Amino acid sequence: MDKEAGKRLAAEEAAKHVTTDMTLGLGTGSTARYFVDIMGERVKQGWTLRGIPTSEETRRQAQSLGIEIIEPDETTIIDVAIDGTDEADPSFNLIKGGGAALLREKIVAKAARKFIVIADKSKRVVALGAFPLPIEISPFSWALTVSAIRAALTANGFTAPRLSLRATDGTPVKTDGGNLIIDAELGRIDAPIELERALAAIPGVLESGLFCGMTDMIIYGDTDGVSVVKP
Ligand SMILES: O=C[C@H](O)[C@H](O)[C@H](O)COP(=O)(O)O
Repeated sequence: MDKEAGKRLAAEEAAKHVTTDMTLGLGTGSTARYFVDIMGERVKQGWTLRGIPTSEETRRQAQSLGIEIIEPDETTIIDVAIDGTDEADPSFNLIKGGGAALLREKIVAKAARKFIVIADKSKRVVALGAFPLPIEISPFSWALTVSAIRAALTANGFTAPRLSLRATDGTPVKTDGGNLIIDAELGRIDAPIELERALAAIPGVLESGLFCGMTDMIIYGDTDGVSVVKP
């Protein structure tokens, strides 16, 4: 399977859900990038589109394409948010955050009227967890938060979970919001909803990469076309 072709086709299909004058949640990552490119083409054709980017990388891309970037206020309606994923299970639960943008992505996806996920077919899994679960935490006394995460994981049935602070060349990765990412190697996650809730209850955890019960549609792209699935 040509993954890039799958991503592009999924992005093209998602673009059919956008009309001029919409406010969009713009996701992050290599799949969302194709979608933002298409939105840039629409703007060139004369459409008005407002975007709320979920990362500085997406902000730069959208701005360079002439998409208007807005800072939402309490009355802002996000018509649709479009984003990629690292894994998606048959119940439409996701693992996101491979690109460290999960907190902003979750804020935008949750606020949007519609959340459309775009992915190449390799992201479709029987159960979540082969992809290490990213957890965004505050840098303040972060080891205490890691200890609490370990305890919560053990209480949720994960024996000896491997947790690592995401780093590049020995330097901890900082998210756009200045936070840290813990990657949790858990293996199969049988109860993602309960796990998302347990992690969210820990002081110091800003969000986990589990996106449960939020997805309105997943568009999977493959070399020869797309399949659209809805809960
Ligand atoms: O933090 C990053 C995001 O959650 C991405 O949407 C996710 O990692 C998928 O990225 P890609 O489309 O590059 O596989």
